[in-house]
Amino acid sequence: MTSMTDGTAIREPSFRDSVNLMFNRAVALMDLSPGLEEKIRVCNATYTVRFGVRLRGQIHTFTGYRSVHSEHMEPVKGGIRYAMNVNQDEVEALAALMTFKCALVETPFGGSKGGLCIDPRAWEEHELERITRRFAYELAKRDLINPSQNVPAPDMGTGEREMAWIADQYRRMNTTDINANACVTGKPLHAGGIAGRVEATGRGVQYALREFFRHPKDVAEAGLSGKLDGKRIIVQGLGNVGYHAASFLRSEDGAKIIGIIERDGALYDERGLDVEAVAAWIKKYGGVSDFPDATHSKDGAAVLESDCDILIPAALEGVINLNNVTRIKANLIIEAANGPITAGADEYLREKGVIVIPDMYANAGGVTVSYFEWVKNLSHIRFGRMQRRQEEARHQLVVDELERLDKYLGDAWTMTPDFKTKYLRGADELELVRSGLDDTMRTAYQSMREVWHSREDVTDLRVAAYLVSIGRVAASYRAMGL
Ligand SMILES: NC(=O)c1ccc[n+]([C@@H]2O[C@H](COP(=O)([O-])OP(=O)(O)OC[C@H]3O[C@@H](n4cnc5c(N)ncnc54)[C@H](O)[C@@H]3O)[C@@H](O)[C@H]2O)c1
Repeated sequence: MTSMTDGTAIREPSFRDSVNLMFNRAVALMDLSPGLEEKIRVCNATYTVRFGVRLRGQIHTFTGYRSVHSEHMEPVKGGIRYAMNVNQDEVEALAALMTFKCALVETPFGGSKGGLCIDPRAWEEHELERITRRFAYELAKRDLINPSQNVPAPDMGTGEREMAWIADQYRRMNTTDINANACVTGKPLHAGGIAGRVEATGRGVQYALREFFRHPKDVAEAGLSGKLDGKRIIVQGLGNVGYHAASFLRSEDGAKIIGIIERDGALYDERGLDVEAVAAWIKKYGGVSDFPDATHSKDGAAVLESDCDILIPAALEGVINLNNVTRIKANLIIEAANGPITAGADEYLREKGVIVIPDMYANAGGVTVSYFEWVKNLSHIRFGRMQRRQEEARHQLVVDELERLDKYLGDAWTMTPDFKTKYLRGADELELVRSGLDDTMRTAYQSMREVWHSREDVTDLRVAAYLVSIGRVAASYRAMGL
């Protein structure tokens, strides 16, 4: 590892190369043929599009990408990111991570990712709609948006609103496609979405941490003990993923969010920050500056390096790198963002004994619930409707029995209306989504953990995650025949 002696930043491999280095570390422990190894490593295709939109009296040209990493399963799946620094290397790295993420949580998709070089905050809503529709048109006419080929979702800088525009654009271009709604996930509930998708990635981060803390041996490896209750957490990025993770961990697990890092600086309070109040402040004023009741620091980096039990980077890639990794104090890092730790920094942390819960697992809640949404759209039936009917029938039998018992016991026991309602309720969509997500996060952790603890040559969860997912992708290719 190079050291920084003259104050200049250490140059590191690109995001794509960093993902490749992590991939290489795993395949070195596998018995894959060199040809298959290369097939799984490379990105199948990346489409670059430049399109013009007349806005504010002149034509503006935008550059966008859609990368398809692996089509061992179709459709391929992955978000669309809106940010100024989107580039081919980044979308290819993110598409590769999607391949391995989908394999790890067993959603039947290949990996893809897209991005548009744009600062979404620089445009009005109606302008963003025109830009998004044009981008969607460019991708859809090449089947890079298509329910059976390529299904995007939200990522940094995009959300439900953009997904609704994309779905509508696709529908207009494919008026006879009865499955058109399944061309994109992360749509609003009233435009073909599914309950629980908005918060799914943050919810998945919470479920991942809960599962980690169910294993005292793993918790001890991170130099911690006990449960999530009272753990001191620092979060970088209070956007979709960071906000929901922080909010749930604080309100449902009793964790203390002692630091929040945003674009314009950071907030710190050992007593724990009110996440909802901070989020409301950011919405109103566009940043964390001047938030009352907390120490404000202009230097977000200093808070990232502060002492805490759990660090949750939930913003950008490469934020923990060779320039700052020696100062990172957290013993447990959960990668809510994609690629927040560079390959070099990862090596340093591993040697130091820091436990990293890797991105491909930690933020897989989004794609898991996207899968439920896609299935819901294709089945054309509200998720949970059939199950609810069955549940209701089953519960009705119980209630009938209880009513008989009620009559038999007379004054000795009376069934309250509340009790009866509870039994009759059955499961609704949100409950099904949550339990499906929880089950997925638990199962995927078990599969990584088993590899981590059972093989001498596997020293960390990241390599374990890669071993599980590459093994599954390889099995698909072998079964399919190349
Ligand atoms: N949205 C999803 O469902 C989803 C799913 C899987 C992975 N991810 C990953 O999670 C990460 C965040 O995505 P998101 O959807 O929450 O994006 P988002 O745009 O909703 O939020 C990103 C947040 O990070 C903040 N931010 C930007 N630059 C920053 C900086 N330099 N320092 C501190 N904060 C900064 C932004 O102000 C914003 O609050 C990305 O890596 C993304 O790929 C998102």
